[in-house]
Amino acid sequence: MTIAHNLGFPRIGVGRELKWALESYWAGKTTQADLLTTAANLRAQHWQLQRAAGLEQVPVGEFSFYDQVLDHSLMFGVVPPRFGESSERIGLDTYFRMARGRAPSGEPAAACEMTKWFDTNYHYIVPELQPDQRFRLASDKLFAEVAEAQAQGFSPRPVLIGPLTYLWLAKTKGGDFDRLKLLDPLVGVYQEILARLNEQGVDWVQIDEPILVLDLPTEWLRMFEGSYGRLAGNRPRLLLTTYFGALEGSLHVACHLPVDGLHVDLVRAPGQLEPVLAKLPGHKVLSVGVVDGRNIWRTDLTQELDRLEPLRERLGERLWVAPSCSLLHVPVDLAREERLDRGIRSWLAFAAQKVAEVAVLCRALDQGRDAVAEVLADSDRAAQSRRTSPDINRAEVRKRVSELGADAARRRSSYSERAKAQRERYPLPLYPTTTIGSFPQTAELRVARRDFKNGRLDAASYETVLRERIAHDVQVQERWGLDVLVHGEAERNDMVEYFGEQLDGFAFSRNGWVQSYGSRCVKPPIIYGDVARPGPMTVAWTTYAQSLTERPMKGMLTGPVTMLQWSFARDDLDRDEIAMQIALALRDEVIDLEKAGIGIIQIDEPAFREGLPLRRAAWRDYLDWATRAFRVSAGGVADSTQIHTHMCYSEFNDIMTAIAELDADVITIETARSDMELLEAFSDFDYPNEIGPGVYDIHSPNVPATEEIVGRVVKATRSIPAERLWINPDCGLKTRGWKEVEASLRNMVGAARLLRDASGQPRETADAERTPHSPVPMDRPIVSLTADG
Ligand SMILES: Nc1nc2c(c(=O)[nH]1)N[C@@H](CNc1ccc(C(=O)N[C@@H](CCC(=O)N[C@@H](CCC(=O)N[C@@H](CCC(=O)O)C(=O)O)C(=O)O)C(=O)O)cc1)CN2
Ligand code: MET
Ligand SMILES: [Zn+2]
Repeated sequence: MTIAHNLGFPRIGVGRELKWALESYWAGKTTQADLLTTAANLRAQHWQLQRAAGLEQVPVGEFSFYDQVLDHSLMFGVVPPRFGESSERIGLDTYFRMARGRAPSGEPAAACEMTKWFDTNYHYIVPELQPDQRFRLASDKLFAEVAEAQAQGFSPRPVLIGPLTYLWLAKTKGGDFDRLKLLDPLVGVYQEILARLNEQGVDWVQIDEPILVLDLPTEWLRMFEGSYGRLAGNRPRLLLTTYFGALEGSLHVACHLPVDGLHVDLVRAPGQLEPVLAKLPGHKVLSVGVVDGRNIWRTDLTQELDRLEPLRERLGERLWVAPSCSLLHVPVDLAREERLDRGIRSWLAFAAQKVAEVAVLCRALDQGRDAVAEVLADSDRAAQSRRTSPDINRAEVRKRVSELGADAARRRSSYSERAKAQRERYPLPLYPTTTIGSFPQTAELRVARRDFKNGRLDAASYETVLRERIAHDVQVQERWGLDVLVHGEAERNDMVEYFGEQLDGFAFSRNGWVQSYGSRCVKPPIIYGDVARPGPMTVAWTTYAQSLTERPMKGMLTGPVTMLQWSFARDDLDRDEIAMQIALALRDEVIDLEKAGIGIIQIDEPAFREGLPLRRAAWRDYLDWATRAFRVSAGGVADSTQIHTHMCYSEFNDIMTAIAELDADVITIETARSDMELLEAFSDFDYPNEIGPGVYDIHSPNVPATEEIVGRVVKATRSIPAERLWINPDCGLKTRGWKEVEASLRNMVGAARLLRDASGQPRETADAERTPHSPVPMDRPIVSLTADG
């Protein structure tokens, strides 16, 4: 029999049950027992679903209350001293304090750092290792979940992150030391874990080592053999899993480790099949990841069987079939999407559908295609309809991209000339203050949006709510003394989804939630066809906001790379081409904003770094097209129009050249958490344009003191001349509460004033006369455009 299996199932729940349970527990509205019950129900439901779909083994232990890497830290007893944890078994509230700084019980403490999981939009909690770090088995969660699955009659396959990947993802605290020195004691805990799973009667354990698809330093690669050698003996069989790319330089090591099977990602890296087959010893299982775990497209089953059948001939029962990676990165169940266009819906598969696809493939391999003829026919029809749909290919979009000249990616003049024109138009003070775009999204606002989308609130009333919100946001910014204002993004559910909803070629689900971090989810739009902009997307909101103030109002858009990166993109067109189509739609929006009198426009690119390929060899190509896409979106405006961009998730050092090549007039970046150290990279590089280093961390509810901000700016002036510095928070404020936002921004503006007084010079000698703006009358309703009910 060909084993159908799965590397991990999304845990948030089809109705985001885990999110609601977590948030209500954190708010003190429900008990820990309530939370545990919800979690157990979700696990049972998900195992049930996977078995019903036809899976033999179900993954266990990938369920998490916040993050699977943090679960491992707890299991290994890796709790930084500031959490004051001394119990033998570490409790759930310590876990939540590590994740988010606070929990219903225990003292608040600085949360652990959070960062992106490989090239995904999922964030994990970074393990913090001390030089004298000790490891011990400090949590029974995994064993309890194994027992729970067994009691319900499932055959559990526990999922572990491997010791080398765990260490690779960790940071050292208290001095820079070689974390590989900690490998030996860490492997000791793995031995203990595997022995216990063995006692529990577990047959197979999945051990994830995704770092094998990175350009791994040899000293890391060399450590695999010894550590896995020590895991031989008293243990269940091991399936070593790799995903998100090709093994390449790690191929030999991955094939020859003393384990019992290897999983490879054939969606991202189909070319590695032959090299793996050539190297893999004849006694090992080969698990092939053929159903895309990173995207929502339905598998073309017939085409897939063409590839799998010869493989089955060659490998017999050594062949296993699975999704390419954990299904954490896709939504739970398509069955909930009654309102999605029927045609488009037939092209999609969410997690529940994907496990069923895996099972069908295995049945066809064992019993022949006839045994699943109907399913195959249905899959053929969907593939055919997707290939030939007239909604997908739009000649005028293709033509515009192909005819794009080199000029489109260039501003008219160099930065220094543009800066002159911009300073004349907007004589801002030294250290101009601004924010990154969003202001708090209150529960009231979200409820209004939900009601509007469900048809319980009419468009006019929804629009009134939004206008009141925008008016409020503008008013408070004036009162607090900010220099360049924003409209606050009240109309947006999300910075990507909102634009997706307004563009042709995008579809959006009702319930396609994917975990981003902890209880926070995103609903990535689906790019299914050529992208075009039927009409302006933000002009009405921005000009309305501008009509309420004499100060400059900054237009606010999400950039082409981030739109692509945070959507489910079509797999029948190259990413550079999709990015360029989006860039052209944004270019038209930027030009329309300019025409409407908006002279400062921000194009956010927080996912620019995240899109960087995992292998260095692919960087150049990516950076070339990603940079060009941004420049095309920004390139259509006059010198006097100031283009801003924003990036959080920095690690800019590797990509400084590309950042400079974006040629934004102003870039606002996240530097607060690294205490401005990042700026040295900009200064070493002689970054030529203006920079707004985030002067405080918006990810924490703590209010920064004025002196703290002054100190950071002074530090920044050592790297960047004051005339080119802006003062702003390090990201948008949508997840924060109003009280802390007011206190923080008042302190920020206060800091800017102190700094100006101390410097004794204005940024511009000219009188700070403001460009007059005539209020724009609102003659057309804005909201009707976005209603989908
Ligand atoms: N796409 C994307 N990726 C990103 C970011 C981002 O902003 N967008 N930021 C970075 C960090 N990631 C983040 C991801 C999600 C959220 C976030 O706040 N998500 C919200 C959902 C946002 C949303 O789409 N809200 C909708 C629907 C809200 C909702 O669930 N409404 C309730 C009712 C209202 C309520 O009780 O809140 C319902 O329908 O039942 C809206 O505003 O319209 C959440 O999980 O809570 C924040 C940061 C990196 N990646
Ligand atoms: N303009 C966006 C905001 O302020 C940028 C967010 S970057 C994740 O929310
Ligand atoms: Zn940001």
